[in-house]
Amino acid sequence: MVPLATDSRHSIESARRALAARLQAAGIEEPGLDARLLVGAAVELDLTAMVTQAARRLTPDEAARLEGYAQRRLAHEPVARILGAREFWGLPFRLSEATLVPRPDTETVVELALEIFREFRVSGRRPRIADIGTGSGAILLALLHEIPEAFGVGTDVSLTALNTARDNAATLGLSGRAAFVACSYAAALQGPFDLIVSNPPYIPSAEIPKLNIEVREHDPHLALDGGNDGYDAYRILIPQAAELLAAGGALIVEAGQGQARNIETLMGAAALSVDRPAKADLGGILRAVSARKMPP
Ligand SMILES: C[S@@+](CC[C@H](N)C(=O)[O-])C[C@H]1O[C@@H](n2cnc3c(N)ncnc32)[C@H](O)[C@@H]1O
Repeated sequence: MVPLATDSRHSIESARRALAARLQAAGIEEPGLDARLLVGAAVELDLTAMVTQAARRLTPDEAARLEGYAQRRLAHEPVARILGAREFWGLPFRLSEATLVPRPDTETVVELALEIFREFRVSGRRPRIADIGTGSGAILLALLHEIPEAFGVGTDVSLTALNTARDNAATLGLSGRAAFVACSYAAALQGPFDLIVSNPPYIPSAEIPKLNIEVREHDPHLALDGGNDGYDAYRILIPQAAELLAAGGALIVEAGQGQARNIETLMGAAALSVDRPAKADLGGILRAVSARKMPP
């Protein structure tokens, strides 16, 4: 019998071990990591303090809070949803029910955008960045954090997501350089932009019921559904971006597995120049695809 993780006679360390065993027995993918994060949140200690206070006993309140978290994780709610927060690009992001949990793979889009940005110089004005379908603001705010002279705008059709992104900008001290606009893709934006980035919904509709439960039941459908073949968003936003880019500016988008080549074709059809190979994520999937608007 797996011991209850959340008995208040547990120390922090034994609660962590017991919860990890319980999650493992239930087939949760990363039981050790999840147990550490949930215990840390329940006792409100960071990793270092958890180690130095490993032998301290849980209070009854902490034990009850931890049991609540445990039940939710055992029902396959992702840790980021339980905690309402997730780190992206080393920065803290709050989440809401309308925002996708930002994924480590999406950091590939930020990396490629920075590589491209560092190759060109914007003279006579502030560099301008647009993030289409900004969600929590993850990509835009990571870029503004890295490019202190830039101004950026994020769009979304979800007002709740835009409020979350705005709150994240404030927490990160970026409100003065970030604006958030409700519109479909880039419809309300006026150029020129030096970088346009997007991680749009790209899952083919029929694939959504086959995604794992953590994603299909906890990420917003609007953030996932890319239409019949997964390319609906790209077909709209790539031509919009081609209009809005400054000469020499770049569009960088996230691609789902196996989508990079078709996205490059759409970029070429919008008169953008695909002048560098797509960038792979840590799993080897071509994840970030870019194209430039060539000067006339
Ligand atoms: C895959 S999520 C990406 C969120 C965030 N950029 C990230 O990488 O974590 C796609 C986002 O596009 C938004 N979205 C869906 N349809 C849209 C549309 N027609 N116009 C603008 N945004 C849209 C969703 O609300 C969601 O926030």
